[in-house]
Amino acid sequence: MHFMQSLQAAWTRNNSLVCVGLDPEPSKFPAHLKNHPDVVFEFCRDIVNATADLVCAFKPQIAHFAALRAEETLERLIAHIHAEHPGVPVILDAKRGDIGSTAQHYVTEAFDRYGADAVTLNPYLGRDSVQPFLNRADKGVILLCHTSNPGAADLQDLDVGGKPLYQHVAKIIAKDWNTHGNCALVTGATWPEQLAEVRAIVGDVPLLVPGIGAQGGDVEAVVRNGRTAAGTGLMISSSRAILYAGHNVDFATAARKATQDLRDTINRYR
Ligand SMILES: O=c1ccn([C@@H]2O[C@H](COP(=O)(O)O)[C@@H](O)[C@H]2O)c(=O)[nH]1
Repeated sequence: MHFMQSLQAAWTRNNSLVCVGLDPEPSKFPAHLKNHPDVVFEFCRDIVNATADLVCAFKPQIAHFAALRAEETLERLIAHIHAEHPGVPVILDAKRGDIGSTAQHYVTEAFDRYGADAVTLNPYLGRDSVQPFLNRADKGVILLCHTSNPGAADLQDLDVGGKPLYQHVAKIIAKDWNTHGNCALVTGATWPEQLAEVRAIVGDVPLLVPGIGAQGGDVEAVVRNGRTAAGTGLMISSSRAILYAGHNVDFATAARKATQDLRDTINRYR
């Protein structure tokens, strides 16, 4: 199914705008798992199984797997999500961006090797670097617009002809690059005013919003500033606050409760 259709269906089916980020950090795993040979898979699988009916998407961050030499684990994890929780889209958070000939290999990596439904990209190299991804009309192309980190302002807020750069990025992507309707934007929860400005520019284009939970973004401000008229349009992502909500054998139950609490808080403001 097309990424945008899967996302719409998951928003409705699970009544949820929550995206659970899968950022494994073995030093934070519960003690009883530590000597298991397939610990990264087991930990992420249990989180996925405990939360799949509460989310609109999962977002594995590729560096967390690559740093552990666990790319094959990431392949199996995404295959597991598709097999056991069909219809829940998987966003590969890879923030790729390169000249077109290399970008084509990143397309193959994200969609054919890993089987992701969408991928995050850096738009800084321009349209030709993104075109190979845009051509896969069934896949989501999620471009950095205004990121959640403090240094986002260094370049993304620079004045370009009377408007900050991120507003140009939002407009160009929504109006010019989104010919197949498969684009979305990353806008950090830690910048709620900018989130409202991006929403005003892009209409109903979906926004991936990291930065709540461990980074301290305000859920109410995110929902009020970022939702569409239909009360959707957001993938509000949380990783550490969900993955490491519990520290014992009941870590998956604790993750489920943290996800449910986040979903309920979000839904109060939709
Ligand atoms: O602007 C951005 C873009 C991506 N991220 C990623 O999201 C998660 C956030 O993790 P938390 O534990 O919920 O803080 C992480 O994978 C980042 O690489 C982001 O934070 N901000």
